[in-house]
Amino acid sequence: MIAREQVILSGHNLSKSFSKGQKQGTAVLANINFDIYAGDFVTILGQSGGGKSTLLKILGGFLSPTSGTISFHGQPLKGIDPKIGMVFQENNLYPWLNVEQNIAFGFKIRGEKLRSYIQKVNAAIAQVSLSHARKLYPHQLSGGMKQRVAIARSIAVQPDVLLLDEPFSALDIQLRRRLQDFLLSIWEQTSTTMVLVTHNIEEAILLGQKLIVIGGQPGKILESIDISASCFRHRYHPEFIQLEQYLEAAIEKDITFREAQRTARELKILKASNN
Ligand SMILES: Nc1ncnc2c1ncn2[C@@H]1O[C@H](COP(=O)(O)OP(=O)(O)OP(=O)(O)O)[C@@H](O)[C@H]1O
Repeated sequence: MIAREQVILSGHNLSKSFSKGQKQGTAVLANINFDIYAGDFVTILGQSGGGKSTLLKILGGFLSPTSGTISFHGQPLKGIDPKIGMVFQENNLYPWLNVEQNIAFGFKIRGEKLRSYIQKVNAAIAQVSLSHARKLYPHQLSGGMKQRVAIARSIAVQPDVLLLDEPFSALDIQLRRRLQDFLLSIWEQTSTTMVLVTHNIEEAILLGQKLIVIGGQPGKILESIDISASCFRHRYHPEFIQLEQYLEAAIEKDITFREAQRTARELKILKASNN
């Protein structure tokens, strides 16, 4: 396992609200604090709509927090940084480019010469085991192959941190498991810091060394768990199963809490309109 050296990415008192026209919108995230160490594999777990993607977009510099700061290598993050890569749920490949052109795209738009990046592109294609498919276009690839190309495109530029937003959620269970193993092998080979968002409890425990659970409304960190070495990557280990059950209960409690909150708000609306 990669040694933990230094904090690479951290969030301090992050909050996010989306404004609705002139009005202040509903708060999606509040008071989020965390440190991610270089080489870590962190998973962020939470219910659908709980603010996970919003948090990941803030970490990637795609969205600004309403308050709070992100530090990257100890400096405030002020927007998109080429050293932070992102893989989205939909692979976002360019349909008119083949596999190797898609992977080379980032270098090309930066005006780099082919000879300066071709080795990195070839290495990324080999890492995702797609050498045989390098001339194929996205419509000729399976769902799993497309996600591998999206991951290759992100790792080719050798980011320090790779953010992954539910990258396997559209895939069937067998393929999802194969790609989970494949992502772990890339993490082991490259020592890239990985932050993966998922609402799948098993995936969160299986991939993460550290697991952050987001819940509540607005979303806060409910739990920050170090996965113990004994059940690390062992799907059928009793500790793994216990943790899975614990997290199911915690998330279920969060859903119940949020439903109760919603009902309370609705009652208030009814009361207000009755007056
Ligand atoms: N650009 C936006 N403008 C307004 N509201 C937004 C915007 N992006 C997200 N939201 C709202 O923020 C909340 C959290 O959304 P987010 O996508 O972060 O949740 P999530 O936990 O990633 O959900 P899922 O697992 O379903 O993708 C939702 O209520 C969503 O409607």
